Amino acid sequence: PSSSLLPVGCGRSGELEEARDVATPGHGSGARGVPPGLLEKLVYDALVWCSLHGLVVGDKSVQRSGTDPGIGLVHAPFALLPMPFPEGYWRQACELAPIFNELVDRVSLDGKFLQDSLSRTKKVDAFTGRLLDIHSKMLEMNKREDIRLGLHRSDYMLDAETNLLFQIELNTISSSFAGLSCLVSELHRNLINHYGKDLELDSRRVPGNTVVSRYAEALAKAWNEYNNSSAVVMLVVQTEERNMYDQHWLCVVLREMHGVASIRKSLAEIDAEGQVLPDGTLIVGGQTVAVVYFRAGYSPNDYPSESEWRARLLMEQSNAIKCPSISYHLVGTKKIQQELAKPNVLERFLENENDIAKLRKCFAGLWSLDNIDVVKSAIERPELYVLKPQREGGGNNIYGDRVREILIRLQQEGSEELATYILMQRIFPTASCAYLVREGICHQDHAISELGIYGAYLRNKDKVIMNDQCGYLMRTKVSSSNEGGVAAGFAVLDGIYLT
Ligand SMILES: N[C@H](CCC(=O)N[C@@H](CS)C(=O)NCCC(=O)O)C(=O)O
Ligand SMILES: [Mg+2]
Repeated sequence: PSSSLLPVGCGRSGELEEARDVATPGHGSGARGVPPGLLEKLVYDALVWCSLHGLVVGDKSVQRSGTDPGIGLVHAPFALLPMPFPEGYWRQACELAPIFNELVDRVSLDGKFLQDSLSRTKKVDAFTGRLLDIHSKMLEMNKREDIRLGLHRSDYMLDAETNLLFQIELNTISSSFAGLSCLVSELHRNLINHYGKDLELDSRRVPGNTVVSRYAEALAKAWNEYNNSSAVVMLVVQTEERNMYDQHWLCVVLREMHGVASIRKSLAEIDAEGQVLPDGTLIVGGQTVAVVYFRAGYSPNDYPSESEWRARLLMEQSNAIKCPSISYHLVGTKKIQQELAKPNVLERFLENENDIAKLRKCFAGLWSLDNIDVVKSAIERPELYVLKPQREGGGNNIYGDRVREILIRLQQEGSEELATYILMQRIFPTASCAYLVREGICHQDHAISELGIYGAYLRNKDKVIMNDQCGYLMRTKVSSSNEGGVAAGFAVLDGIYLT
């Protein structure tokens, strides 16, 4: 049998049919087929563990849970046991992180490539157009970002048909869950330490997850390069943020381990309280800002008025270290992902043939809608494609028949709107049985997973201070659901069990 788990007979969510023990390699009794008596104990202990260790989010049914800490906490949605994942692919994904980090930095320096690649999108996608306007202003000002900090997460799926690992996307802004993902790995190790014998699991197969401390280290090192001991790290946050504890974990580690203070401001507050001094220093609410760390600003919803755009421009014009800079932000768009997948494009940015080959190996099919053959094929077989607008934050991608409808409409209209989308080959990972725990209830489901590998890159002029793989995020969702996304409410936080 393949190293991935043989799916145990899974009841529909909410039903806990008598689980049959299925012996599988590396998993003894088949961790996914947990005997009911044991299951209740695992779920109970896991829920207690979450509550005691801050694996929590704001409860959307409690009004103040997104603004006032300590109010309306509920455990983050999680998978009860870690998803089996073949070690070879794990290593491959980890190896790619520093190469993608370097690629982002190189592409970010090619202002013409960014403007040209996104020029047609600009005409029909106002949000991307506003980002490009800010980028243009920086080019006109000949603005240089000597110190550059990238906190990225590259997301992958393991395609069952080809047994290849494919990149789904590269996030260069607001890569969430550095805090909570570490806690999920600890939860799984804790459960397996206590129940591993019954489950026939070995907690040493759960890789350590260090991303929260590595990300805090990267922020602290960037703060250090700015070299002003009274300056702070400023998080740009949404006014309502139910994922605030994931952010607070980072800030607490930053303060406790590195003695660096942080403040939280919305874009509107930065517009009201911010100014840039003649020497480029960014002052917000009387505080000098060394590093701007965006946990908002990636979606049109974050810019309800001109005030928020003024704030974005103000920060970009300053000498604060932006994470991400407007250039890094644009490199992470899906349109750029598609352009980089074209033949001979990577060679413009990287020299090492082996690195280029490693990147290409994980590129799924990516096309612009100019490619009429692919559009035709997507109209015939929409289930094999995903139609993606230039949007971040989850819940924006288009699947199935809607792909066909939109492509036919756009073709008939022959509108420029074609340029707001890219088409991507849809990846089908193997479904396996998982126990998904949401709001205290455990559901046994067929589920598929998406592996995110975090990367941190810090550079000051030609000195690369950090370029590492920092840890991982596993997100698992019921295989029937198209969209992923934990914040968007489809996926749960999971971990990995190396097989
Ligand atoms: N509320 C904001 C959420 C920020 C956000 O949506 N980030 C995107 C990349 S842009 C992301 O990482 N999505 C994967 C996590 C998921 O599945 O929800 C925050 O936490 O700061
Ligand atoms: Mg994303």
